[in-house]
Amino acid sequence: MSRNFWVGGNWKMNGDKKVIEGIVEFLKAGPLDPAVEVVVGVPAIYLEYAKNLLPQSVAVAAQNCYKVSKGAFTGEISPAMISDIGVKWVILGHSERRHVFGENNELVAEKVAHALDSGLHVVACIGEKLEEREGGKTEEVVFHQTKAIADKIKDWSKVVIAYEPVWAIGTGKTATPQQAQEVHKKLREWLSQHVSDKVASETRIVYGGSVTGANCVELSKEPDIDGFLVGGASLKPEFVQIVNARK
Ligand SMILES: O=C[C@H](O)COP(=O)(O)O
Repeated sequence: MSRNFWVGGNWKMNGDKKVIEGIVEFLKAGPLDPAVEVVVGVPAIYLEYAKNLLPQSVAVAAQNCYKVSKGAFTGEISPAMISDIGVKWVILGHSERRHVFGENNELVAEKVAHALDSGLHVVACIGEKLEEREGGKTEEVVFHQTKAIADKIKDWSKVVIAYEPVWAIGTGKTATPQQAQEVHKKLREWLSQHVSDKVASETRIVYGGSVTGANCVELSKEPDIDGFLVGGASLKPEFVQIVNARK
């Protein structure tokens, strides 16, 4: 089964209109490999602005949303609102949501379920902390995070899993291709055993954590790495190189 390469740029809480115009410029200039699905995660307030400027081939993602469609939840946005402005993706369970804002597995899973039920595509993020890796708990942690989400997913066709070891995010310490491949392969085996062979072979599992123009080609050669979720480098022209890693 061939899985389309998928590259997401997570802008996090960065940028303003001027910066967005600059990013749009280098994305338009590309050229971006047309075989790659490209999605950029934009701060909520700029979703519509970025969507209107970006080339049609680049999709837009919200970076978070809540688990219900509307109500008294000050400061939150819902999947219904994201859809309403024509945005099709949402990133959920990012390590910053988990570790800065205290989101637990249960909340992340509820958000994933509701976003999918609302018709959005979801990037579901998982990943272990440094002390967990050093304590030999990587598999236990990522399987536990995946199970919480998997238990609530009815249709996997709109799900991308992002494996992002927390120790590699924004640190310049990328996982080696072998380290990332090992976890991706284990995750695929887990999906095969606990969901289905079809879901295991068709679901994109992308890597995130200090991906750059310099390391993306080696990472992209691994058979179970189906793309990237890129933070810092997605704000720079080198993002084009990362999109084209397999070209
Ligand atoms: O969502 C993206 C990840 O947090 C990776 O961020 P980074 O590429 O800046 O390490």
